[in-house]
Amino acid sequence: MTTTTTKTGQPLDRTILDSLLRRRLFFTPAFEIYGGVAGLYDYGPPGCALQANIIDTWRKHFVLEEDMLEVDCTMLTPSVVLETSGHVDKFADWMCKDPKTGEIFRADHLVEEVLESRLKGDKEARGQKVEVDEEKEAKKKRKTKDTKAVKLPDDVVKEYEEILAQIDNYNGEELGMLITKYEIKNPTTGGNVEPPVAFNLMFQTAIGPSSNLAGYLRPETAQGQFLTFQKLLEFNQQSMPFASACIGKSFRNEISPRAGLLRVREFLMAEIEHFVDPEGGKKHPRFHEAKDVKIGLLDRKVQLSGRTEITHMTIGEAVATKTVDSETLGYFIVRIYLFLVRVGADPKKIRFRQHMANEMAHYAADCWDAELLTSYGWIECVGCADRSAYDLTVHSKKTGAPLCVRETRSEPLHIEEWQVDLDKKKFGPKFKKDGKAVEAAVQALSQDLREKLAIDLEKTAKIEVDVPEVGNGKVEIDKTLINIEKRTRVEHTREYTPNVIEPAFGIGRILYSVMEHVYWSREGSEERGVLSFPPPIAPTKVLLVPLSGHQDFKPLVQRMSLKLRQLGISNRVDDSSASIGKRYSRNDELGTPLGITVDFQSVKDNTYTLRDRDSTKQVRSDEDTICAAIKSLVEGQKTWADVQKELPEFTQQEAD
Ligand SMILES: Nc1ncnc2c1ncn2[C@@H]1O[C@H](COP(=O)(O)OP(=O)(O)OP(=O)(O)O)[C@@H](O)[C@H]1O
Repeated sequence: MTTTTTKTGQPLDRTILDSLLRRRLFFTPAFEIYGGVAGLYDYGPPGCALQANIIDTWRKHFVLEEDMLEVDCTMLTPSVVLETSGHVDKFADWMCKDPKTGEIFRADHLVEEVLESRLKGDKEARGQKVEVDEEKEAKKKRKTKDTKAVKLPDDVVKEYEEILAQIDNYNGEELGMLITKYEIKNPTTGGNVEPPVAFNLMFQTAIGPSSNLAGYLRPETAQGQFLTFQKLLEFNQQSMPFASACIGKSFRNEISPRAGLLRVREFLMAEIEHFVDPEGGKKHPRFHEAKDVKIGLLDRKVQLSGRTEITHMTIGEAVATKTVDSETLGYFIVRIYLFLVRVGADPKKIRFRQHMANEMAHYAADCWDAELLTSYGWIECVGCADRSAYDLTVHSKKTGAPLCVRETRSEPLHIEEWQVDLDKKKFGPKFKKDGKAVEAAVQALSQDLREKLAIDLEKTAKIEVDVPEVGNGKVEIDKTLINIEKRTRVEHTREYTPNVIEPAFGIGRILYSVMEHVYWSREGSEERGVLSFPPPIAPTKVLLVPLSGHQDFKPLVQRMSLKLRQLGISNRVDDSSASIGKRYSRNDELGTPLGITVDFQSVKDNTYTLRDRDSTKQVRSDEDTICAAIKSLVEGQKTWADVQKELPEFTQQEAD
């Protein structure tokens, strides 16, 4: 377990947080009474509300703010689509099997786990402080040489650190070599594992009763968006650049689901496909708004040298120095950062890590992951990739559908080029059945070849052209059939396939990481956990507590609850007999940011106290003023500090 600290500087105790989250039904293993299935979870009421609020913020922050075109594409995808996109062949992880026990490991995770535990053993042997993953060790009860305190030679420590810094960069063969070289075994039994083999992560199915149409549950929402590109371009009145967005479930048959919500087999994604003209350096019209925002970056060069330190720089600087490939990519890195902060991520625990060459899809131009620091280490929560023109090109080639942009040029383009004229009347009778193949070969000649052949034609009155489909693969064409000369062509329209910048958000990973970031416990008591969600994100916004069970409080509580509901503000009444303090601390665990106390003064003059979860400070005012303050807090227009400045403070002495 990585040691992270809460906002009060205490080390985060994941065991306590996890038990809080399950007790309060944020999420729970699915099918639990049947023994559960690894990597499948259900969300309970606070988890659902939290997810809905994160999605709502995402829509406002991206779809609304950036004027994106939202689509809702199907999850069930015919095989041919994913064959064309390359997923059927390449969407795989490397796994290895212990032939004796039948256990399956994800190869990179196995290497990582064993090398990390050897490094831990080395630290122990050197008498250095070690972060102990108690939970993991208790659960697995592993007693192999890898977890023992064994001092390693200094150069081996360096090698291990270098490997771990770029663990995502290895392919199957390289992982196999590492497993052999460093004698990596099954950590539980010490048995040998077989060399890594590729395992496709998609869930296959058949569509329709005759099972003729092979299909898959989609592993990402992106493909549906690419296939609707032309219709969206039309909807957008042919105007570029524009972005589509899609929120929906994706499915991946992960080899070893682990770490709770962080690696699951069914998860909610929110993806953006921003279509941009590849010419002109992929500029973004709003880059000036983002350029001064400082971001923590871990670039490829640093990782390749085996280091992990983060460099903080403005995105303007990162793009100018080509650390980040383009303005558009840089703009989205900033927008992603601001979104993560808005939903409650701690800015000190956010970094953007650049993919290494092997880690990126072969067509990608550049890729940065937004990673959040959690007790499981740095976790990729958002991938932001420049997918170039790959997807639109392959789908267009396969289907013949024109997935491209046609623009009228403001100024016609004059292009000097070598043009070929064929005398069709003579061409047909001369080449007969081979005519089409010869013509296609001639038309496909490059400009350089055309220039060379024009000279040959001038000199020898004939040329020789390669036509693989015909006879010996060469065809002679004489001057009476062909003419090649340089002319000027005027082009009034331009046709291009847009490039795609894709920010892809895993909502479950963000939700869990944010819960770690906002969790802390009140001083003096380990038990009193608090989830300090920002008010717009919190599952329930207001707790209503009558001072006691006195009959006079009931109508006021009911009226206040109705009024808040009418304002669209979720609230819960706690009229149990527990003390006010207990009732508030129960709701601290649910992350409820505000509390209203109804007391005898309320009965007299219709005033109420409003309490802030984090500071426990209170203000007092009349019903309408309190409701207006709550509205502005939950909509994120005001902070508690603003409210405190505007309304009179209420202290405990006054209550007594
Ligand atoms: N198994 C999973 N469980 C939960 N979220 C996931 C899972 N796989 C991917 N995601 C989320 O979807 C986002 C985009 O997916 P992407 O394909 O870039 O992930 P990835 O690089 O395959 O992730 P990883 O390397 O961790 O498997 C990720 O940033 C992550 O937040």
